Amino acid sequence: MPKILIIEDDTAFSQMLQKFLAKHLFDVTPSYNLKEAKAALDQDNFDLILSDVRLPEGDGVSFLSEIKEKHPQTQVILMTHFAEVKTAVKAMKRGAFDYIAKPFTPERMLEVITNALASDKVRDNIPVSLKRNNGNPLKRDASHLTGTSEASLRLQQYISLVAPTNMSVLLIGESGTGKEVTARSIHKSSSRKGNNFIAVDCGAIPKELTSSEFFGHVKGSFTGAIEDKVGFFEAANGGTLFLDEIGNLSYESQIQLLRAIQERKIKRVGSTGEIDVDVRILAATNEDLIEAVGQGNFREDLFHRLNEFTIELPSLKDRGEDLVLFANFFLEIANTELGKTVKGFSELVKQRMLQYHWPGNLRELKNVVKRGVLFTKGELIQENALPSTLHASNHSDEDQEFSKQKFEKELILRALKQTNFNKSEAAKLLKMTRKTLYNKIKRYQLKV
Ligand SMILES: Nc1ncnc2c1ncn2[C@@H]1O[C@H](COP(=O)(O)OP(=O)(O)OP(=O)(O)O)[C@@H](O)[C@H]1O
Repeated sequence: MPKILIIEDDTAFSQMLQKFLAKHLFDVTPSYNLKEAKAALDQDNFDLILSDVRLPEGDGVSFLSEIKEKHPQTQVILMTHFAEVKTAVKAMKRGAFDYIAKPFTPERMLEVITNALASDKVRDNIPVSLKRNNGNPLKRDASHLTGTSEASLRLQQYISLVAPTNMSVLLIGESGTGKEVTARSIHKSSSRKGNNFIAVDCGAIPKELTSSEFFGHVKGSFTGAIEDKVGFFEAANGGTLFLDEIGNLSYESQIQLLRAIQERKIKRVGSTGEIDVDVRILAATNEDLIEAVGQGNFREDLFHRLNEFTIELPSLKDRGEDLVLFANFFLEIANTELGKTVKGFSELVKQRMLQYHWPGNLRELKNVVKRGVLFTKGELIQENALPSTLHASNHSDEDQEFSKQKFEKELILRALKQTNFNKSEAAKLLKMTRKTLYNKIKRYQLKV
């Protein structure tokens, strides 16, 4: 059982993490400050440390160098807040494996942890084809499987239909259904395939940096602009710009984006020169943008610009027989990445997988299979390598719903506290519309 040390001063959040990780077969030790963390590290060897960036007596980034020096084998993942992504990137340069921005979903957390735990096993087993990505197979483009269910065939039909055109496409679907993979597939089947595909997580760009990130800047145009910078539009020139979580763009950023798309020209921040850009826009969302338009949070004109064609991604439970296909596909990927030769799944595991409702869709399946491979010594993945959420005794939807709700409730409370109970800001942080947030506050009977 991999050992994880949590360093998090927020007791409620830490407890929630502990429970969640224990359910997913990790041996978890909590610590609530640096002193406790150091004591735990002196006593035990950990495979992974999950640390908050901001701690009362110092920051996780400085502590990181100390950890890495004494325990080079231990992987470190930093938990940051929305606005601290830059700090986290710095931390990665100092040896952190990855960072995860709060609020995060349980699935995202598992993905990052599984990748981190797998990474040292990966290092010696990198296939030559992946070496061009600085030897980091985890950052390679996901390979694509089509599936044979009716829903998958329809999806493929839409992709083939729209790919050769220049139309903007809005990809709508639950988290983990494959929106980004679909966007890449559209790009690869278009005449733009020889040029860049630039993927942007609109939720991760601080509001004040949006212009510079999208349009670039010239040296000296603002504090921090120490050299000329190419923005996403220029980088994607001739190719495709994929805007993920589009609903998270601020209203001002939406105006700037619309202007650039309509005029096909941009200006770098601090420059007066216009630059022509030829970019195809693909956008993705897992929220109801029409509702956001209705509430005045998303511009209608931009919505229509982005939505020249809509593709709705099916959730995994609607892809029927594809589940087995995808599971075998992910098994092969995991075997290659981890240098293992697991042959398949036990009958019981197959049954469990078919019964489960997969709220995290393909991402969750991929995680479960990869973790299964990681934990398996024999030929077949057995039930004890599955997270407890898939076990028979945990199978009632009520149970699932309950833990999901608890997690969500906690995330909402944190976001509200973080934004001083400003519901619009909290909704943005949570990547949901204000109305959805209000409904959830009511449903969970939160006193705010
Ligand atoms: N058709 C596919 N073939 C193989 N792997 C896939 C396919 N679709 C999705 N995946 C895998 O599932 C995971 C989730 O896919 P992706 O990131 O595209 O989903 P998403 O809908 O964009 O998620 P989010 O809404 O959370 O951003 C990825 O690891 C991806 O590699």
